[in-house]
Amino acid sequence: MSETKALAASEMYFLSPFLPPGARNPATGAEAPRPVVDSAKDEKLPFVTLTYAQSLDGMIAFAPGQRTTISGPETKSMTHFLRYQHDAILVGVGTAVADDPALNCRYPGATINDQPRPVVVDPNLRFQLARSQMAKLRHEDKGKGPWLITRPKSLDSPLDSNCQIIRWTDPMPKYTDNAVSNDPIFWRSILEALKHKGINSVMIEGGASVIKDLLRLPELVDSIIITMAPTFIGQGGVSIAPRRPPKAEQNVASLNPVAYHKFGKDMVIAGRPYFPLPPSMPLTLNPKKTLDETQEK
Ligand SMILES: NC(=O)C1=CN([C@@H]2O[C@H](COP(=O)(O)OP(=O)(O)OC[C@H]3O[C@@H](n4cnc5c(N)ncnc54)[C@H](O)[C@@H]3O)[C@@H](O)[C@H]2O)C=CC1
Ligand SMILES: Nc1nc(O)c(N)c(N[C@@H]2O[C@H](COP(=O)(O)O)[C@@H](O)[C@H]2O)n1
Repeated sequence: MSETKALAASEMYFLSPFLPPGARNPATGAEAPRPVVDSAKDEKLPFVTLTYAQSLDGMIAFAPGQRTTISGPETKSMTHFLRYQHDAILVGVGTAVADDPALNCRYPGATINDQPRPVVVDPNLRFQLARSQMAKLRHEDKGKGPWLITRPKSLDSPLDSNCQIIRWTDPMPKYTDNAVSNDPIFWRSILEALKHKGINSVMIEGGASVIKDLLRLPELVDSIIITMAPTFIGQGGVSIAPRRPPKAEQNVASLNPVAYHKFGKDMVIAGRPYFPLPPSMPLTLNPKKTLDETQEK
């Protein structure tokens, strides 16, 4: 039996205002209706969907670094429908190491041509790509070769020919090559680099640190689709609550417009990010000069 089921028409209709341009019904090829008011889009950026599954107490995993099933089978089908609609799926290296995810599309009828590109933000090359599920699926033609976004660092072993490294060079490097650095890579630069490589839509699935960052960067996110599972994980779980600036008197972020739909026992909330705080300062210094790519065979 298939791991996922085709969505009902009502479920696709609910999601359609929050999908990237050109989204289609996988069964019929019909294009999803576009919202009346579309977002004014920076042409250098891909369409960005932030999506994750959380408990009622706002946790996305039972404990740090622990793969945790939160959502039910119906929302799993929704996740694979969303994967079908995007050119890439991005996660942080914390998720790649903890979950060893497949990050492919297992929607009924999806072929290799429908697969999104897996992308891992891995600045210090922690992820053991060669032994990963993603590499295995690529060899079986069930997924595309992943791309890693990293700082300059020599590779311990050569990469598979269908995998790529997108290198980030700090504008003002504090460290020598191969030193571990925990400084952030600018999100705008990451997204611009993906767009430059032909990625027009990216679904960002987590983990916690990635979600917390992006909830503070409204100008970069087009849609947020959250699965709420009817469960409480409790203290010690991994929270996605974003940092609030000191003395802030407003919420960090809201969704407006917003829509709700029940999938099995889960509730899905979908919306466009609406941020009452002024948008964060532009984070690009000169991305064209700071990101370059090399294909390693
Ligand atoms: N319930 C859900 O929907 C999901 C749950 N998870 C869970 O989340 C947990 C992992 O979360 P985290 O540990 O927070 O890891 P993460 O996946 O957010 O990765 C964080 C790491 O990625 C790198 N990184 C991310 N953004 C960066 C940037 N802008 N610049 C430089 N480096 C950057 C850094 O090395 C950072 O330490 C796991 O337990 C996983 O199972 C992950 C995805 C979805
Ligand atoms: N939708 C959803 N529900 C959950 O309960 C989850 N834990 C996640 N996690 C995300 O899905 C990735 C796993 O993907 P594969 O099934 O291995 O392709 C995981 O890494 C998280 O990004 N999502």
